[in-house]
Amino acid sequence: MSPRAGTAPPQGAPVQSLGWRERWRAFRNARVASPAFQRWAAGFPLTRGVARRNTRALFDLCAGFVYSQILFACIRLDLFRTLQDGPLAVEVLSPRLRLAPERAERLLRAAASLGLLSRLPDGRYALADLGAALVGNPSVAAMVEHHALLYEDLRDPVALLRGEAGPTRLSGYWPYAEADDSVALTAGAVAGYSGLMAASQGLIAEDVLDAYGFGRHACLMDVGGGEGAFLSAAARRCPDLRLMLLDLPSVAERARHRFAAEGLADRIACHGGSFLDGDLPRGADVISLVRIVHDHDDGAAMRLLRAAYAALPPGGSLVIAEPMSGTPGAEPIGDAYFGFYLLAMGSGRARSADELGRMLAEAGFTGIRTLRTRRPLLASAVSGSRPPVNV
Ligand SMILES: CC(C)=CCC/C(C)=C/CC/C(C)=C/C=C/C(C)=C/C=C/C=C(C)/C=C/C=C(C)/C=C/C=C(C)/C=C/CC(C)(C)O
Ligand SMILES: C[S@@+](CC[C@H](N)C(=O)[O-])C[C@H]1O[C@@H](n2cnc3c(N)ncnc32)[C@H](O)[C@@H]1O
Repeated sequence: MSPRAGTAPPQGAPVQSLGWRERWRAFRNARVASPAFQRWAAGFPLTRGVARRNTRALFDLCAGFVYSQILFACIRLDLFRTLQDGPLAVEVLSPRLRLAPERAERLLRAAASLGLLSRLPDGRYALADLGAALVGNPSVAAMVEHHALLYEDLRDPVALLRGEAGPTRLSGYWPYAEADDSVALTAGAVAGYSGLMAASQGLIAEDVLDAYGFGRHACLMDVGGGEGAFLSAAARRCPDLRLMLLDLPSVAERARHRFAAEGLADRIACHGGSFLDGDLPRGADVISLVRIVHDHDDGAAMRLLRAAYAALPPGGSLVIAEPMSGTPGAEPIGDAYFGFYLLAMGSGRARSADELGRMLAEAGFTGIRTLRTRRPLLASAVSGSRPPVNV
């Protein structure tokens, strides 16, 4: 058998001496890779805990898709709302789910094992914490449903990584990611993603408003503001703040309808256009970019940050809020989930707070700060300011 690539230096290459850390890592990995060591460690009292946790962690990685599809089935069958009013027995649930009793029980047991439901001592099923949280966040259910597209795109992740997968389902769902002329996108082309974004703002808008005191400013412009869910929340929170929104024309039109329905039409100016073509509208002393920068590759992202800088008056501020790479305790959300989500979408990448800070500095911003958000795994935030003229 030929040696695996990377296990030995190529012939003729200088042999570098390894530091003690590398030697320890090589020794440790060789032990962990050995089935005999694995069996021993699973039985020895001092290593048993780590061995079991690792086995479970690896199994969970193998089974992630199965768990996701069980959640998907629960949502498709409206199981969580069915249990909202109290526990039910399999015999009651089975006809409501239109599943044979044995199949209903199989799903219910699976959902209970995943912490979505609890099986009560009398055999009935009730919502557990995770199922109850889903009832309160219907936009998460919508996210789970739209993952069907993502999973199709991830069918061959290596082809996706190599750029050999062809057009993806997600690039159709987010047509601005690869469109030659995103300004021309029709109402039909933006309706799906725009509705999903508006619904899921409920998960982050209040956290972003808690993280940064927008009330100290005179006018906020939400760039890429979608159909206005973030600005509606800002309007409620800061009654004296003037508000502006910029998004693609057919999305800005949806925002106009929303603001009219909420009685906010006089308070919020909606602009239809592209933030990647030319100047941004003037007049705001704070600009927000909520779930925007990560959609774009580095060149476009820098153009946007420079345009925001130019649109602000001296002393004005910019706030970026989005899920970020390397968020402590949520590393797989930025680097695995959004890393591959954006790959399938066709543009952008998750960046760390430090990297966004460096980009802000390159665009001219100063006083760059990472803001503390309540649930950084859903959105972290970074701010910076255009320096006052006389500094
Ligand atoms: C009551 C007593 C006495 C004790 C209870 C004990 C206790 C404290 C329990 C805690 C209960 C609790 C409050 C739970 C709360 C749970 C919550 C709020 C869960 C929220 C979960 C949110 C999830 C799973 C969000 C998922 C979001 C997703 C998948 C977002 C995807 C976003 C995408 C695809 C965005 C795309 C935009 C683009 C294209 C990248 O720009
Ligand atoms: C991921 S969504 C975020 C929407 C909103 N900020 C939120 O968090 O719910 C990205 C938004 O940027 C808008 N967008 C994309 N490219 C744009 C461009 N070139 N000019 C203006 N808006 C654009 C999209 O229409 C969409 O509303």
